[in-house]
Amino acid sequence: MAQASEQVLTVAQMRAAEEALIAAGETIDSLMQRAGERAAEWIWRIAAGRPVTVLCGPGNNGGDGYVIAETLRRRGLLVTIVAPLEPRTGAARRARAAYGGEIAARGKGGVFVDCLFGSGLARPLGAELASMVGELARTHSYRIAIDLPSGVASDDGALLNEDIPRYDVTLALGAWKFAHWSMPAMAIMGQRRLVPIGLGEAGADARLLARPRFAAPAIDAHKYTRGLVTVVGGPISGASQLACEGAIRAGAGTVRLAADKLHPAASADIVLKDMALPEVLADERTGAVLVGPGLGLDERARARLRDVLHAGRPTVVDADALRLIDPAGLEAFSAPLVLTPHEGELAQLAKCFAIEPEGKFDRARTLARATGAVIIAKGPDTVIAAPDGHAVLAPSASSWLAVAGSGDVLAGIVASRLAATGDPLRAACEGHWLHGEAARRCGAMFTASELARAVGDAYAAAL
Ligand SMILES: NC(=O)C1=CN([C@@H]2O[C@H](COP(=O)(O)OP(=O)(O)OC[C@H]3O[C@@H](n4cnc5c(N)ncnc54)[C@H](OP(=O)(O)O)[C@@H]3O)[C@@H](O)[C@H]2O)[C@@H](O)CC1
Ligand SMILES: Nc1ncnc2c1ncn2[C@@H]1O[C@H](COP(=O)(O)OP(=O)(O)O)[C@@H](O)[C@H]1O
Ligand SMILES: [K+]
Repeated sequence: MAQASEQVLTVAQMRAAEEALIAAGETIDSLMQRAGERAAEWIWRIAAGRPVTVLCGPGNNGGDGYVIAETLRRRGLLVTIVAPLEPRTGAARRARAAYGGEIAARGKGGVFVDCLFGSGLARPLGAELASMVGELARTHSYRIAIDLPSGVASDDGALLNEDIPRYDVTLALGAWKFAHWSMPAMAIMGQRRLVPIGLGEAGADARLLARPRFAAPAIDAHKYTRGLVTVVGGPISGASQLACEGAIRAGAGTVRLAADKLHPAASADIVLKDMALPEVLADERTGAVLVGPGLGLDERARARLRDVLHAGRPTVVDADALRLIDPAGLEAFSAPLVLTPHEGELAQLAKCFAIEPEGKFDRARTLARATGAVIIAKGPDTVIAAPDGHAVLAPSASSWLAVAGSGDVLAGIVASRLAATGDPLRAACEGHWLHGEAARRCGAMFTASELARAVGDAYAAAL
């Protein structure tokens, strides 16, 4: 079960969680006090004596702002509140009444704390408010958003206004919201930190990716019990080579390449199987098959994909094969399945499988249901969605991953985890984590081959 700190909530789920706390004896005021004081603790450290300007809105996000301002003022900071709208909720009014400091028309520089709107934002900011936020952001040297930057839609991370400033830090109150881990909003939030307020498990079906725990092979392990991966090759042998290199370092004991020949740079660890594909796939020890990297889009590619689906082994479908797969091809397929589309492939799959929702999260989740596959919808805001509705938000560790071939490496890693575990959701999560950790270890400017070589160290780090 997900830890409460890993759950990602919609606004409706957040409200329900808040109501559960209230039913257990809390009040909105006590929650606001706690949220505000704990956020103020962060701001105190960040401000390091600089003046603080808090922009307060009409709702409870504004209420948090009054609590923050009063807490910092009592600790001796120079605090100014800018309040273009009067508080409208009871808790916000009471928080304002308890504030004993200055309310002014503009800030004094230093740290800007945005408490204009949080999860209750219902529409774009009017021009006056938007320009006030922009002006405060420009005239302060450090910018902190409380719960969410004003102008961000909590449930999907859309930016409702055009010129929302970039923040240095965003403090999520109580629980993560979807916007904290979705593009484009996450790109303007700076560092994100969770401020706990005592919210328990809220029955969320989305959570953040957690660090996996691997184990050394069992004492009686052999190369096949650790997992046998078959990578189905095609005309672009470099792509399947990269997938094999990822796979061999991600836990599987044996990696085979079903192709006519090896790539010239292939390592000796990759076992070439150059007989007919159905014959290779007939090996009962096969733990996972990867099809797609370097496959091509021609008739032969179609035939090889058909062979793979006909074999009915646990399968990862990536790259070219995502362009060839369709509902008819999956009709008789019942083994564990993982699809790894990037943005463009996801859009094409949505069309092919008549998936209506357009947002990345809903699209991935609906596609998972429709195909019975675990979907890894890739990108900086990767979403992993399972057919039962569970989803994992898995932001990529490094934008240096935007390099040709890094997806092939991921596909190989995921196939390796699928062969090792037999569980497609677990394989997707562990594989994505290994990929991100390998990227982190590579630092800046790496190639896909270098990424694949770092997977072993990433694996060792989670033993
Ligand atoms: N959940 C919890 O456990 C806890 C939550 N907490 C805090 O509460 C925050 C959510 O509070 P909230 O629901 O009051 O919403 P919030 O974002 O302050 O604004 C709503 C107000 O703004 C108005 N409004 C909206 N859009 C507008 C626009 N474009 N332009 C102008 N007005 C606009 C809207 O009015 P209306 O849409 O009705 O016209 C309404 O009056 C959450 O982010 C967190 O900070 C914590 O205190 C601790 C516990
Ligand atoms: N800007 C980015 N930030 C983080 N991760 C990224 C970024 N761009 C790409 N990635 C990751 O790198 C991989 C690229 O996969 P893909 O687009 O299939 O590449 P290719 O087909 O060239 O191998 C995915 O895992 C994706 O999530
Ligand atoms: K805010």
